Amino acid sequence: MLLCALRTALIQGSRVWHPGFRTLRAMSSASGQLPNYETLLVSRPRENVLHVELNRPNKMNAMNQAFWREMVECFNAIAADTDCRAVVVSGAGKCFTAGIDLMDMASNVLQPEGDDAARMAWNLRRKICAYQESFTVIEKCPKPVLVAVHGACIGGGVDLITACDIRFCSKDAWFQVKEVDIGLAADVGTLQRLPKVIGSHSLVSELVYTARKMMSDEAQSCGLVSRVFPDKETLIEGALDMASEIASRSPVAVQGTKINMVYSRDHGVPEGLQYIATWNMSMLQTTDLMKSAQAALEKKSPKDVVYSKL
Ligand SMILES: CCC/C=C/C=C/C(=O)SCCNC(=O)CCNC(=O)[C@H](O)C(C)(C)COP(=O)(O)OP(=O)(O)OC[C@H]1O[C@@H](n2cnc3c(N)ncnc32)[C@H](O)[C@@H]1OP(=O)(O)O
Repeated sequence: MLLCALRTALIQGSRVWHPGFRTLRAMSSASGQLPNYETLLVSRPRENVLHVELNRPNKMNAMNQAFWREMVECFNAIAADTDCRAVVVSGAGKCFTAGIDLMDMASNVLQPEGDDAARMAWNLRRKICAYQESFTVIEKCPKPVLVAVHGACIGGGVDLITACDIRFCSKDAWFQVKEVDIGLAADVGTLQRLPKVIGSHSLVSELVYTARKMMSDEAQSCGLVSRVFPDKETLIEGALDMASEIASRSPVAVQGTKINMVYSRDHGVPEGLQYIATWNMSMLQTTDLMKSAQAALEKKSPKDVVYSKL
């Protein structure tokens, strides 16, 4: 009975299947000009998927001033790019990243400007907050971000990956919260996000107080990564496949899911439920819902549905 009513409603609502949607899809697959960066290489390897490579391979993708700035520019642009529905981040060359550029740090963070201690502290605080934004921007971006780690992922690298939604790695990957070894308390996300990612305060404490390396098998068993691939090539393919899967779903559903997942991680269950109720009082009115439900009734894959840009 209910199924019949739903079917009738869907047939009545079938005007949402306007042939114009085909045209929209053709427009959305026409990839526009991608921005050029000094430290990041952005490409569009699949429909609605962007690939962002950390691109200082000769310096082990160490994070210099340009990198910190460009991450914000890049992910703000991705957030606004209606042709992008999922993102893969990886590192060019031998490893994912060696973390903060130590040369750069010496000439920047370690030399705060200001006429006295208060002013120097104030300026340093502003700088640290700016560094934090370079990874928080990943979390603020409503498109799911997958990160594919090979080789070393050190210091700032762990801050970066914990701001991503899905983490894969290759067998040769290793992770190191190296900050204590260079005399600082990690301050751009690891201490806040890693405990929520792996859920064990004890294990996080081990890693952050001793800076010991965690290899890929342990990273998988503790939940830091959800898949391990034999090598970099299969890793990138696997990450792009997953990104394509995500990109084929309703962007209203996917982006709303990310925003609510991030909100609920940082709030209690009652607040999370209130938030999604308020969110969906608008978003349930999307035509994507009718289209997807109709496809499900007709036993079609969501991949057969054409969704408007978002
Ligand atoms: C407010 C601040 C917020 C952020 C805080 C972040 C903190 C951190 O990230 S702490 C972690 C800092 N990183 C390190 O301590 C790692 C240092 N690097 C290494 O241990 C090794 O380079 C590595 C294991 C990654 C690779 O070793 P490998 O033998 O394969 O290569 P290398 O010959 O050592 O390096 C090749 C060239 O890359 C340069 N390089 C490597 N890491 C860094 C770095 N972190 N900063 C600057 N440059 C780096 C290295 O000097 C070599 O350059 P060149 O001599 O010109 O060939």
